[in-house]
Amino acid sequence: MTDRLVDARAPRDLHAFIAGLPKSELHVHHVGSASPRIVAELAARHPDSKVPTDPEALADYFTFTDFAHFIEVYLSVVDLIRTPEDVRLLTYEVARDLARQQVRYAELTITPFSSTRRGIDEKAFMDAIEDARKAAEAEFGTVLRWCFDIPGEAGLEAAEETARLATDDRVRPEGLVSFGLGGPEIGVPRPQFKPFFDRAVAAGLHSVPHAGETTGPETVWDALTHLQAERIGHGTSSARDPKLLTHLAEHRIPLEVCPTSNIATRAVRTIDEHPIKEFAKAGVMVTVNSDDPPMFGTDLNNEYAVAARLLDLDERGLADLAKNAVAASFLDEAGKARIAAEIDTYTTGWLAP
Ligand SMILES: O=C(O)c1cccc(C(=O)CC[C@H]2O[C@@H](n3cnc4c(=O)[nH]cnc43)[C@H](O)[C@@H]2O)c1
Ligand SMILES: [Zn+2]
Repeated sequence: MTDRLVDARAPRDLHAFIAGLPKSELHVHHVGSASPRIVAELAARHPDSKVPTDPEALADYFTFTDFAHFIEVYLSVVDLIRTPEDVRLLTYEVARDLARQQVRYAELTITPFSSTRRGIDEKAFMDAIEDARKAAEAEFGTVLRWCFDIPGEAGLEAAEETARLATDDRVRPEGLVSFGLGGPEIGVPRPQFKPFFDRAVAAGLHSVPHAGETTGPETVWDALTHLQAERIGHGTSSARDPKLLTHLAEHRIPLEVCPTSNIATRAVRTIDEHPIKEFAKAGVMVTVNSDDPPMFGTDLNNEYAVAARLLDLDERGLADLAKNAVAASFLDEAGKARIAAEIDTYTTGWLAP
């Protein structure tokens, strides 16, 4: 991880508390989680790639002029994933990085279309992520689940392929829990994806589209109205619509807030202008997430430190934030109760005299 966006302003004790706090990640992308170590290993396998491997050059490469530039760079890292063994390595190593931060549960957003269109066999792809998921749970104790997302800008062909891979019993992986929509929002209207979300929801998947990251609150309304959204990826622009905030609060629709990501892609100008406080004040259920951590020079611990400062949270407030993520997750009830109890035990122990 680079340190260019790291929030060092939380008190030292709070950083230590966050580091040990059992956490859950609800919004983190598979390829976007490739650390410099993983990128270097993949680039060594595929030396023709233009992605730099030296950490300093990589930090420069991961500095974005705008959201479109971010997607361009993101796709160059996607091009490093060429074989099922690359997929397995990436998934397993991402789980290792999550476990190091005491992440007990993560819903990893995967874009299978990007891999199948680049020639990776769909069955081998599913076997690779499932093999890594089982190994990660056994070896690191981190439970992984999948969200398959449509790369919206790639159009209806991508939507059809993603819906097929997510709903066909012969290929869909056991760990799949939800269906999403990512990529740029400008020029990619959400309602066109309704039939695909209808199919996914009918097949038992939860709906978690990105919305309101780079466009206005109308995109969030579209995600709720047309895509049956149960959580919103980002939802940043919701702050501009008081009726929408009331709706999100009343219907307990959580926002997957990713503060540092919004600064890195220039969706929000400065961290102090981030609307997370307005969400919390309006009673919206806030979860904090890292999105594409190495690309944005952050990790989940840092996002909790950022949230602690913006929301003025102490240890109990941070524990509540971690419990929000558990409650908003798609883990089974027994798993939720286990992590929530672990958060309570940890917090009580930390605060004991
Ligand atoms: O894979 C392709 O061939 C392809 C063709 C056209 C367009 C695309 C995409 O737009 C892929 C975008 C990809 O970006 C992922 N992502 C990661 N972080 C974010 C985020 O903060 N907001 C939105 N999308 C994000 C997402 O999972 C898409 O798969 C691909
Ligand atoms: Zn995202």
